[in-house]
Amino acid sequence: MAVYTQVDDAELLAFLATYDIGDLLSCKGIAEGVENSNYYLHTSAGSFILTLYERRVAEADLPFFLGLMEHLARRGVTCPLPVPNRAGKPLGRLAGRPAVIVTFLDGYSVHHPEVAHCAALGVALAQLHLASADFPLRRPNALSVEAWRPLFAPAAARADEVEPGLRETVEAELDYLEQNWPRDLPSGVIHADLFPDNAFFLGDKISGVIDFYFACNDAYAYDLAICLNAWCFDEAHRFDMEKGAALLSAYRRVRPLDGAELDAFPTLARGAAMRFLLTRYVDWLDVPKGALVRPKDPREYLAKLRFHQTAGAFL
Ligand SMILES: Nc1ncnc2c1ncn2[C@@H]1O[C@H](COP(=O)(O)OP(=O)(O)OP(=O)(O)O)[C@@H](O)[C@H]1O
Ligand SMILES: N[C@@H](CCO)C(=O)O
Repeated sequence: MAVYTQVDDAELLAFLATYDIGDLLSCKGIAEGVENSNYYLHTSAGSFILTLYERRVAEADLPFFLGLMEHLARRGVTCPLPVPNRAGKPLGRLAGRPAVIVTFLDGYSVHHPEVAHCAALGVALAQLHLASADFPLRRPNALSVEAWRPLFAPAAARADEVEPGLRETVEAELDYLEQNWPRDLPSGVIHADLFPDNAFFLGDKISGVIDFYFACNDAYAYDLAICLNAWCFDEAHRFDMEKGAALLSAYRRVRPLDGAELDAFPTLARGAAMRFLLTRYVDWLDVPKGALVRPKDPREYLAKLRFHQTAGAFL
């Protein structure tokens, strides 16, 4: 369960009194997610999500994230909308943390996506890229290739506790990625964390997308590579060609990929595997005391990285 910050009742009621969202009927910590503290709020006015932003979210980035959700919603992408408080501001403070209330989205996330889910995701991702093209704010990707070595270095000495040989694998791969990382690909605002738990479905159709707290400006094809890794491998971490083809062809029908994006894709897929391997690895070693969270296994992304190191071009 991702609840890092416990909120006491009196504080919560005082916070909610600054909003016009009815009377609180229940408040429950949410048993998913690893980044922020999330609570499900049921009030006399409906259902909402209360998020307290934790260690990876810089407060200065919140106008980008919240503005992006409003921008996408105006362009027909179903996503949570920040609820303004009585002073008209979406952002408040609770238990010492920046906090927002957002609208609740119907739908469910699929733990084991099928081919049809991957195809639906491809369409939704491409539509998200088109809808965000005229979003006026910018946020560089703080977790791109330049950030990976500094993230790994302080924790490198313990890598072999997780998997023998991990340190050498990561260091050699960082050498490769730093030398070969593609530049000047078509870019814009990307979601950057569109894993199956961040897409909601009703039937085979995507009913909404959540969790924009890694969104940033970067290559569109990198976002697609992140999704390929997150959606198109089986439980034994083997690539599923049919799911991969469904995701990529559905995406390309809405937003075609150019030659440079196709050439760069194998390297982007390696980088996308490295990014989640590293954040999972550092989180694995550093679970905050008292946090109710189940850290995600870095070895899953080591397996995906190894697949891409040997797979070469598969588009
Ligand atoms: N707007 C929403 N409507 C409905 N449920 C939501 C909404 N926002 C969050 N949730 C629920 O809360 C869970 C955690 O939310 P979220 O994914 O934003 O947390 P996180 O800690 O940032 O997670 P992640 O590990 O994916 O980064 C979701 O899996 C979902 O069940
Ligand atoms: N989606 C991420 C966690 C949230 O950043 C992962 O699975 O590692």
